[in-house]
Formats: sequence, structure tokens, C-alpha cells
Amino acid sequence: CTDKEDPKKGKEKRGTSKEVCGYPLSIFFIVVNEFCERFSYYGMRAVLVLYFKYFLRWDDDLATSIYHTFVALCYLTPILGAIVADSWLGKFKTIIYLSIVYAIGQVAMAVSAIHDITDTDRDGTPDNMTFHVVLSMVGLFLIALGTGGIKPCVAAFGGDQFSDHQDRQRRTFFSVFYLCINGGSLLSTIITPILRAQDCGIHSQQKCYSLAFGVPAALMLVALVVFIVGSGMYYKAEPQGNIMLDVCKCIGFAIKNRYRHRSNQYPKRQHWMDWAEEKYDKLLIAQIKMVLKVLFLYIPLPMFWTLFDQKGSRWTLQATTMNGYFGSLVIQPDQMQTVNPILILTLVPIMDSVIYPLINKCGLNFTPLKRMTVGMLLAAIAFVCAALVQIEIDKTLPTFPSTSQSQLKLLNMGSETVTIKMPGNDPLNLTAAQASNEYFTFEAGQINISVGHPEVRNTISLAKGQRQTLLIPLTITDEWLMTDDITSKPQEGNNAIRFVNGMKTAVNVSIPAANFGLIEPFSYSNYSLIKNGKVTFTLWSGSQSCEYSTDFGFGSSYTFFIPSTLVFGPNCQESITAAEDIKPNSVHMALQIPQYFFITAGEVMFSVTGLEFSYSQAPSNMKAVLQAGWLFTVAIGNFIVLIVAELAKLPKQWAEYVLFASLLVAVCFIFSIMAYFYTYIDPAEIEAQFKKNVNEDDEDNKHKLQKTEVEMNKRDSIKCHDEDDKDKQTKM
Ligand SMILES: C[C@H](N)C(=O)N1CCC[C@H]1C(=O)O
Repeated sequence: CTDKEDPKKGKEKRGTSKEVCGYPLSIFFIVVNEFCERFSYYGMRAVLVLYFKYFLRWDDDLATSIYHTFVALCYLTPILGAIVADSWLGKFKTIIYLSIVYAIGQVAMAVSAIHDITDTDRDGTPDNMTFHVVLSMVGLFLIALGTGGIKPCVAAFGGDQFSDHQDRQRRTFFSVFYLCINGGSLLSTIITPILRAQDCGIHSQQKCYSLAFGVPAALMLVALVVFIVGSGMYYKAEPQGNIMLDVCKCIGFAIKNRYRHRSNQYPKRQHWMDWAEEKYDKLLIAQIKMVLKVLFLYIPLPMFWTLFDQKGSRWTLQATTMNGYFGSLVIQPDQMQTVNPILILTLVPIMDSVIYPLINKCGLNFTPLKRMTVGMLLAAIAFVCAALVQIEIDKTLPTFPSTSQSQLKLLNMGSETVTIKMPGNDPLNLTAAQASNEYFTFEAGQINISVGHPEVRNTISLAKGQRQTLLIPLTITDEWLMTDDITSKPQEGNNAIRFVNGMKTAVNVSIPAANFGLIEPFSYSNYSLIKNGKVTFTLWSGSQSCEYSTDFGFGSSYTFFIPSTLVFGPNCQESITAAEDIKPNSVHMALQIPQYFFITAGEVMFSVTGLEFSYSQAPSNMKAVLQAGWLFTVAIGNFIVLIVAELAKLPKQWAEYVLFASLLVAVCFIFSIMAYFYTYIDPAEIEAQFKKNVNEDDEDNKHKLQKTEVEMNKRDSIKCHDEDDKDKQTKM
């Protein structure tokens, strides 16, 4: 608990809070509040898209657009919260009122997800979807207003609890604050998907979205209660009138005045804001200059968030093409995102207690803006890593036919070996129930194929840009069948599975999660998407059944063949053959860890530092406003992701990663130049100086006034001597 204080700074204590190891006790309530609030926010967000898709039954596009619009809104509303806090209610009251709005929003979401409310026919699906849609949209709007509104206030309110001499403690506070954000985010993104997966309901059991939204709602109420409990200990800075209106008016006046005096005959002023001096207080002008300087510096920052936010989109998609088996543990593609908060929880303490002190010991002045620059570079490195991983993945992806080509696979449904001759290829021998290992590529059109001995010839038409399988029947003179095969990796790491029935009777194939339906003799089923892991298929023919089990990885496609020789019994493990149409993902998800490491190390240097920088460089009456400015860069970053996802359609994903890395390096270069010219200030000191000057001016003015009065009186008295006595008495 040792504390090296700046002897130049005042040591007056803020608020009535006790101190523990030099930290005001009040910040304990603030960090717990932040933990619960972030749990509530990230927990709800984790299941939101699934709620749109499976509960409200929206399509993927609508679900994704509304999701991103909501996230962007959550980082736009901080401006509103900051204006209300700094100009009107103060941070404390703003946090209380908006937390209530936030909790109401979360409760509305939880209620909107109770299907029983409108499920009058009790079939498990809501009958009045409009009710659920309207209630959830109102809920989301209130949440965006609440979470965004309080976010800049809570951070700035936490900063306010420290006295001017507690710079070091305040820096540590912002690190702990960031730890709480990520602790809440980590726990909730693990817990709420588990809650969602439970079945619940009064009349019928459905996936429990109401519980997945209900727990975040409860956590928001806890956040509110914890914050209120600390109420007596906080230092509550009073709002100083409608500061934002004054700021706007002052800037407007400066611009107008500058324009009016644009001719060369008027002497130039140091700063364009100095043109407001005729009408506005020098202190206000100085404060606006401080804010504008920082906001100008923020211009390049959204690019960092543009890269950062692709963790949830591009990187998760990349994970779907990778192998998630970590020994006996299976990691789903979207679970890889939890690596970010886990790394935050480890990296923040390491940076604060080892890396930064070590850099200091080396005599390097690692200023906040230098840290942020390095943070941006680390994010760029993360994207280079992502590109390298993508190149590895691309090497393992199957080569699908171009638009002018066709690919053909062959499956021998017979019980004897056949020889197949195709143009441009060596004769191919396929034993009973065997499929060719690979697809043969042809220029699309018609090809002649001959099978067996004596040869049976057939001309088959190949579909352009397609993969097909030729099913060679048991009796090769019978009609040949062509199937349409999938031409892309199955989505979200699923496996695309189908069955070909070579028996003379129909077969029904099912697993608990899917039913392939009744497959007619010498026919095939549609594809079903199956998750990774061990799967046991049950095959039925009439009253006879048997079981077939196999293990699936991620992103494969198989055609299982039921041969005519199959004997139904306890299991048919040996009889069924599997043709691997698309290999399972082989590049391991662990290869994503370096990119997660670099982006998170970048985030710690960039975001934790930026949060503290925004507080320390803001004038006292605009702390929340600058926090909102900081969060606004996150919103813009999210918008850029949306735009770039639509516009930048590079043919190769790795090239897009390199493009983003290069853009960030370019932006980082511009930022470092801007940062070079930035001079750090101590707003409290500047403000104190101004107030002192004003007081001195006032004193001066008072002295001058008194002097003038005395002189005037003297003059008057001289005059009065010359005038009549009556007059002289009145003036004195
Ligand atoms: C979860 C992230 N690591 C994170 O902490 N954040 C992302 C945007 C800003 C910040 C947050 O406040 O949630």
C-alpha cells in the first residue's frame, strides 16, 4: 500500500469514503456495479442472435442487421448519458435513473421470451408474434439507452472518487475497472448460453430464452442495489449548468466572430477558439480547447475497433473451418471468443505489475499515447497472424469446381468389383459398396462412361459448377442415378450427412437430432447437418432395426451407403460404408490463440490506457462527455465493420485480413504523428490557474476600483472645496 504522491498536488480527500490502502472504499461499489452491469449486457448479447433466429423466427440477414444496429446504438447513447450527467442531473443521479431504465429493458426482454404468454393453442410456439417482437424491441431500446447512458458516467464517476494527488491509484482503478468488465463478460458468455439450452415452459417445454434474459435482468437489479448501497460514501461532483449548450454556443460564436473578422486588417489570434473571448469566459474557452484537442486525437481510433470487433464475426467464421478438439474437450467456434476476456484477466495484472514497471526501469517514458500506438500495432500483428492461419486453412480446403467445370464421384452399389472408364482418366476399379476416393474434374458437358465387363456404356450430362455422384446400380444395365452433392463447406462447423440405400426395401434412418426420412430402394436421402462428436444412427426396415455409430469432427461431408447385403441385427457397424466427400477441418483452433493474444494485448494497451487518458485529459465539467467521445469511437468502429463487410469483397479472406492490418498500420502512423504534437495537460491545474487569475483579476479590479474611487473622491473633494458645503457632505 505504499504511495508515492506528487508533492505539488493538493491532498484534500474527496467524499466521505474511508480509504483502504490509499484507495477510497467507495470505488468498491463502483467496480462491483460495473461487473454486474457488464454481466447483464454481455450475457444478454450472447444469446440475442439466437433469440431472433429461433424464437422470433427471423432470417439470418435480419437477425444480424438488428443485432449490429443494437450494438452500435449501445455505443452511441453514451453521448446522451454524458450530456445529461455533466449538464443536468450529475453522474450519480444519471446512473441511478438510467439503471432503472436499463433494468426495465432487461425485464421486458425476459418477458418477451416467455412463449406461454401468447401460446393459446399450447403447441410450443407463440401465437401472437407481434407482441413478442414489439416487447423485445422496446426492451432492446431501453437497454441501449441504459447501458450506453450509464457507461461514460460510471467510468468518470469512478475517476472522480480520487483526489488530484492519487494519479497512480486512479490508473490502477481503471485497470481493475477493465478487469471487472471482462470478468462479467467472461462469466455471462459462458453461463447464459447454458441457461438458453435448458427447456422450460408452463404448457410446453421450449428452449429457455426467458431464463437466459432473466438472469442478466436480475444482475442489473443487483448492480443498481450495490450502487445505491455505496451512496453515502461517494464524492458527487455537482453538474455545472447546461455545459453542453454553453460549449455549443461558445464554439458557434467563435466561428461566427472569426468569420466576421476574416480580413487581414485584424490581428491573428493564437487559436480559433480565442475569437470567443469577446463574449465568453476564458476558463470555458480553455476547457473547450482541452476537449477539442483530445477529440481531434480520437479521429483515427475507430480503426482499432474495426479490427477488434471482427473477433465476433470474421474470426468466428474462421474458427468454423477449424478443428476444435482439445483432447477430450470440444470447443465450439463461437466459444473461441471467450479467449479474449480470459486473456484480459491475465494480461492486465501482468502489464500493470511487470511490463510497465520494467519499461519504466529501463528509463523509457512509455506515455499513454505511446501505449495506445503500440496497442494499435499489436492489433495489426493479430490480423497478420489471422491471415497466416487463413492461408493454412485454405491449403486444406477442397477444390470445388469453377463455374465452367463439373466434378464427379462414383459409388459402386453392387456386390462385385467393377471397372470404370472415363475420358482422360485411367480405368478405375471399385470393389463392392466402394466409392472413389476423390472427385474427378471435367469441363462441363456430356461425357461417355463405360462400366463393367462386358462394358455397359452411358452418356451422362454433367451440371456446370456442381459436384455430383454417379450411383452405379447393383445390375449395371439398370438406370444410373446422379446425385447433387454440396459445393461448399457446411456452415458453423457442422457435418453434412446423407444416406444412399442400396437395398431392395425402403429404410428409415434417424438420430435423436435429425430424421433422414424413409429412403426408397436404390435411392438417397437429403443432407442433414449434424454437430461434431459421436453419433449413433438407427436404421429401420419394417420392424427390423440396427445401429451404426461413428465420430464426426468439424465441417465434413459424408455419404453413407447401405448395401444390399446388409443384415439387420443388433448392429450393422461392419456393413455400412462411408464415403468422405469433404474432409473434416484439420487446422487446429489452437492456431487462433496467437491472434487472440495479440489483439488482447493490443486492447489492454489501447483501451485501458484510452479510458484513463480520456478521464485525465478532460476538464472537470466534461469528464463524462470525453468518456462518451471515447465510446463513440467504438460505435464508429462497429459501423465501419458493417460497411466494409458489404463493400470489401476480396476473393481471398487472407487478403482481406492483410488489407485491414495495413489500414491499421497506416492509421497508426497518422496517430503517432498527431500524438507527437500533443502536450499532456493537467486540467485541474489549468482550471485552478484560471480561477486564481480571475480572483486576482477580481482583486486587481477591486483595488483599481477602490483606487479610482479614492482618486475620484479626492478630485471631488478638491472640487468640493471650491463648491458649497452642502454638496461636499453628500459626496463623502
Ligand atoms: C469485452 C472487451 N474485452 C471489452 O472490454 N470491451 C469491448 C468494448 C469496450 C470494452 C467494454 O467496455 O465492454
